[in-house]
Amino acid sequence: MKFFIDTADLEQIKEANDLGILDGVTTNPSLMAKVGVKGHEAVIQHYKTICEIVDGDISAEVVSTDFKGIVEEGKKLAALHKNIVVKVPMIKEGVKAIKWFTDNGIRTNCTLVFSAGQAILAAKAGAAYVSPFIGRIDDSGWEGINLISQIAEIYAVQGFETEILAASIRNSNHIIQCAEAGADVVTSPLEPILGLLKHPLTDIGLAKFLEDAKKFA
Ligand SMILES: O=P(O)(O)OC[C@H]1O[C@](O)(CO)[C@@H](O)[C@@H]1O
Repeated sequence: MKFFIDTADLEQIKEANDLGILDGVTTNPSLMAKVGVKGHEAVIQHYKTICEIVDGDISAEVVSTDFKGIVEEGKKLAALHKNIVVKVPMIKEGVKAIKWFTDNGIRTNCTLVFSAGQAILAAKAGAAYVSPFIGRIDDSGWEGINLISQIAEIYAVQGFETEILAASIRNSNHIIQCAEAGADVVTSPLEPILGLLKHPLTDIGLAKFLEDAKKFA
């Protein structure tokens, strides 16, 4: 399973990258706004900076909602760097645009996916990644992880090559559940990734080993 970090915060991106386990980055307009990136030029520059930090797929989201606008915007984003994956919303115009990008050699990440039917359409259009939002499904009172399992089963049965990019991760357990359920990629904020490191018995065990090591130092 690949690990992407889900943030536009450059310090957090560097910290995750330094761990040596990072395969890519996802952002969205909300995450850009959160770190104070404002205006088209600043957003473009931010994507370029992220591409310089991480050698992996970087999702860059379009904000147009009509076919022509999505294609024009996506072409410009894809031209920024070979690792840019154009992130397109799961709407009718988005599906048409994903097919156009597929036919023209531009990789896409179909975002805002909340059902198996949407995931089938994204795969049919040739998306490189599909992004089911498991945390937001949990927030609405359903089990988000079940969607990952369902999509994984459908893609395996049908032989779809689209990678399942589990998004909207809220905690470390989500990451473990995604791995079990067959997600190809998990995109997570830094904290749940670092949370995977932690276990009280590791801390207790290390303290004891270090204490005993002093006896023969
Ligand atoms: O529900 P949240 O935490 O806002 O997450 C939304 C998700 O949407 C995405 O844009 C999908 O890639 C991610 O950046 C994020 O994981």
